[in-house]
Amino acid sequence: MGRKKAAQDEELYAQTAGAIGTLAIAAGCLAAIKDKTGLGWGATLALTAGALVALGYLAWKIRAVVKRLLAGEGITTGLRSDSAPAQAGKAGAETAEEAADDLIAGPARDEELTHALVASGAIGKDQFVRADESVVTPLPHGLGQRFEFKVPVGRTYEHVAAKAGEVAGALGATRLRTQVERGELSERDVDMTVLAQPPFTHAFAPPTKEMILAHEGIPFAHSMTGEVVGIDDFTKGALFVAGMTQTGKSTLTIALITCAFIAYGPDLDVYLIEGKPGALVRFEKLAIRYEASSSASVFDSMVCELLQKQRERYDLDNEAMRERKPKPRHRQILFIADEVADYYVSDGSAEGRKERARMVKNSSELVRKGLECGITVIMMTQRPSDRAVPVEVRDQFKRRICLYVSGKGSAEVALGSDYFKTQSPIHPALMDASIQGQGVYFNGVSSRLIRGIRFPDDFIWRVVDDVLERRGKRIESVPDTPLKKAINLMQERGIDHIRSTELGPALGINEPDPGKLGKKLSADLTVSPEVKSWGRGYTLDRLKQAALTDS
Ligand SMILES: Nc1ncnc2c1ncn2[C@@H]1O[C@H](COP(=O)(O)OP(=O)(O)OP(=O)(O)O)[C@@H](O)[C@H]1O
Repeated sequence: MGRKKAAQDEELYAQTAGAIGTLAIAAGCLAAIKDKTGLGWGATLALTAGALVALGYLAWKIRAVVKRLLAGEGITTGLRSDSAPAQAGKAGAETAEEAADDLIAGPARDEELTHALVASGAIGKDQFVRADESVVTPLPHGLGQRFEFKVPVGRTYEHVAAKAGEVAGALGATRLRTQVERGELSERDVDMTVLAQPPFTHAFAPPTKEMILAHEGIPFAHSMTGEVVGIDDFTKGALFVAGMTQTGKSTLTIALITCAFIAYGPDLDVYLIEGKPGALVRFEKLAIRYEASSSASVFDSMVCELLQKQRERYDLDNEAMRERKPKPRHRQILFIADEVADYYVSDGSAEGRKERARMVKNSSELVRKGLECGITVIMMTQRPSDRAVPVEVRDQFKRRICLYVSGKGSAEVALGSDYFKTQSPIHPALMDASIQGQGVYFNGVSSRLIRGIRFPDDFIWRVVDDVLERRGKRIESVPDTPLKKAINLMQERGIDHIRSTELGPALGINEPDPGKLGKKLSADLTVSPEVKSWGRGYTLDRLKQAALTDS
């Protein structure tokens, strides 16, 4: 307080001293003029005042002439005789005059955005958004507004994204209703969407087959403005889907598989595992392997089968490299495991812990390295707690989806421990739990709010039937190999499985030792046998899959 008073007193002294100084100079000037002109005090005062007014008028006149020249008035008034062009000339002169005013006063500001960005700290107090660099467009169906604008030099869209919550608040919206992205032209361009209502208040219609085929990636969700959102490329990242029970994990994953079959047709191989027959059973007929089991050993056997495939593909790639041939194209494989937490449970014994550690290592390797040779893993869990799914496995996922979870800890398990330090994070607990399928999609860099697509069952069945039919046609065109002969034989007999000891002789392998026969048969078919309740042998589905894989 004392310091403030002292500063005020000091300022008063300074101003008084300044005023006395100015008066002294003015008196000196007047005395000098009086001396030079030899006039009296009254006449000197009147002469000086008159001269100052004349100078002021001259300055104003020069400014007006400059403005007229900039407005092009001299040309329009001098040459136009008809009234309409003269009017147009006048209007033009006025707008140009405004422009000239702008040149003097600076460009107009977008007051609403400037206020929101300054208040939120996204731009500095002395900065502003230019009105001619901002466009506000209403979204269709009254969904809200889209703001496209440039932030001042020295700022980027990231400054706005980092303050998304504060900007939303300043605009009278919520963080959940606001999405900030980089605009197309430069880092200074911001593309911001602000919804009028909470997101996904109304359901969006699922995309048609044509829309899915036209999409650049593999769709699985809608954005908050109703656009289709997808994974751009399966080879770029495995996907981890977490959320509490009944939040929509399976619905979203089914949408992804459906769209993947639409995009890849018969060229997609899926391996599916879920605790009990549930959502994934819809694709059992299309799957190379479908398991309804919560047993860790079944999960492990699938992981090992895929690791084996991964090694084979690596060998093929290396061989091609050695022979200076292009890298072979591998069929895309999707491995989807529901409620993976069940498969990492250990009984606590030394043996159990060792077994779990082996599985963690194997599955982490599959998630990490599979991508390079066309194997993409999708894991789902309804238990996003630190211990349920091992962190070594979780850390391998670049893409994550978190549906509704109630706490920050669960969100960090689902989206990564550094998620809340990323640019513009969205807290999944803020989502409306009653809107199922709603989630945060984090691609490793930025997050966006999405809602999984829910396809009607008849649409999914049509996709499944279409792929089955196309596969059938593909198998018909397969060359006459032992594999094709085995398929034909089973189809002619109307059977869906056959024991090795029966199939071998039917294909001309006359070997009395069952072990040797089995080996020769599997080498000829290029498929290993399965052990089922009816014995050791082959199912028709497995052989058909193998024929497709080879084709
Ligand atoms: N996008 C959506 N639109 C409308 N309803 C949805 C959506 N997603 C999910 N649902 C509905 O929510 C319910 C739960 O969905 P789903 O079975 O996919 O959840 P989940 O998380 O897999 O459940 P759980 O963990 O118990 O297996 C279902 O009735 C489903 O139809």
